[in-house]
Amino acid sequence: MIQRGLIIGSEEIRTEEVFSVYNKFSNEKLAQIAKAEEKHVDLAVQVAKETFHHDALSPYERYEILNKAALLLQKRKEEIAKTLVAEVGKTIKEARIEVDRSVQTMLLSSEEAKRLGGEVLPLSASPGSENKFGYYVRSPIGVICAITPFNVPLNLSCHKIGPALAAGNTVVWKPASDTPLSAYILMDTLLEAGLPAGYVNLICGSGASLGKWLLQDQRIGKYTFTGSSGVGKKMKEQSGFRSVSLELGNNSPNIVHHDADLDQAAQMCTLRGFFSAGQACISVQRIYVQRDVKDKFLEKLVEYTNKLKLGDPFDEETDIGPLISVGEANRVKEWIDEAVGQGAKIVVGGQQDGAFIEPTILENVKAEMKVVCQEVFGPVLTVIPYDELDDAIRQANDSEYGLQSGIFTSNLNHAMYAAKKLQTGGVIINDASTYRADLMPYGGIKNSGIGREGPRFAIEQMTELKVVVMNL
Ligand SMILES: NC(=O)C1=CN([C@@H]2O[C@H](COP(=O)(O)OP(=O)(O)OC[C@H]3O[C@@H](n4cnc5c(N)ncnc54)[C@H](O)[C@@H]3O)[C@@H](O)[C@H]2O)C=CC1
Ligand SMILES: O=C(O)[C@H](O)CS(=O)(=O)O
Repeated sequence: MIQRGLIIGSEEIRTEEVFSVYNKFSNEKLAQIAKAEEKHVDLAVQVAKETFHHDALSPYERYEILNKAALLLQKRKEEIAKTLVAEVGKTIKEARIEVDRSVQTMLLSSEEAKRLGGEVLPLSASPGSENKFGYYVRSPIGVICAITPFNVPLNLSCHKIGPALAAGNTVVWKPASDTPLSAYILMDTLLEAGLPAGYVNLICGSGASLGKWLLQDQRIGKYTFTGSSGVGKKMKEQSGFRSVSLELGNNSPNIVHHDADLDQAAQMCTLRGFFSAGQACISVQRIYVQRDVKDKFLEKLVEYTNKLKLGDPFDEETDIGPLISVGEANRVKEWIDEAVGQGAKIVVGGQQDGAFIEPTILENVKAEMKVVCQEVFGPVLTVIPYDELDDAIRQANDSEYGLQSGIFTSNLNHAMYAAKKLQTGGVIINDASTYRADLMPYGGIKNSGIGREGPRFAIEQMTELKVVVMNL
């Protein structure tokens, strides 16, 4: 069984208290991980701060390390994918995709390390500044605290650690307690790629306790977080003047207009809606379909859904694995039952078996049902008819969230109209809201968060602009 300590500076520190990590399908115990106390948080921040002040790595060295780390991840793809299957419960097919995407995220970050530039400012064009010459550069912030979630634990961590290092920062990192093994993989990979000790410090343990100590620590210059809106809100409130990037929840709307390729729309909504058993913040959740084509679309949606196979996530044939815990599956099942109690109809699915929830399609839903207005984070699609496009857009926007949305239509004017009117950080046309390429700016408005990820955009938020003015 794996036993790991906290990685602070060059030490792997064992602690008295540990916590266990389980295989999410078989419940077999996989690992025992050291649980950080307040003194460890203090030490991790101290080491990160001291390492930052040494300022040892040049941009090219940062590029080399991140590039090498990407290649090492690629080389170990299968082994890493198996760890993701075990600790998250995602299927082996999904896990391989996550490793491929992590490689891309690290490569993109490495490239950005070479592009950290600035701009000459045309100061002489300002009256009274004829003798001035100026420019700005981007400087690292210092110590960045990364707090990462369980659902895409490797790639979403790469999206924080990669840009933070590329920009010249140091990091204190707290991964989700359900899935720390992929964090150790990334940590070991970075060290093997030549990252000197102290640049990334990995501390594990309870989110609430570590979160409290990390937020109190004024030596931390920035927080970058992916997770629930509740925790994100706390971080925003407690970080004061320090910067936060928050990638939070969503209840992604997708519009299927009458002129769409219905087969493509149904296939994409099924594939992307049930990917990772719906545990993605851009997972398809609300499908607004024009009334004239609702029955035909629903028929196709059911047809694709019925082809999905639930089961052992290690099995190459499996499409849907368990949720992260039985507790989460209980919650999703309660939400389904509550909706049914309030008049919703189960078109397909709806049953629970331990941590598994059948891929579920609901209709006759109402805007105030949890399965519509909150983030399900499970394999549940709701299908809602509409008459006019404006009405679909109004309902799509009627949400506290605003991360990504999708629209299926063959009419360019409809597509562009929706792209303008949908209140989300990203609008995906003729694919589902769940589409994400790791290089694009990714993030939400409203309660879906603050800031954008995608290495180029994350780096903008992990650096400060410094203006230099010369009086000539
Ligand atoms: N946007 C997304 O990708 C994600 C959304 N969620 C949403 O959140 C729900 C709950 O999932 P959880 O994993 O429990 O999310 P969470 O927000 O509790 O956990 C995310 C990370 O924050 C840490 N954390 C927990 N409490 C904290 C605190 N007080 N201060 C600082 N860090 C803290 C956790 O240990 C973990 O590393 C999901 O059902 C889903 O709706 C969860 C994970 C990812
Ligand atoms: O937060 C999430 O759930 C992810 O950003 C979705 S993705 O990046 O894995 O597509």
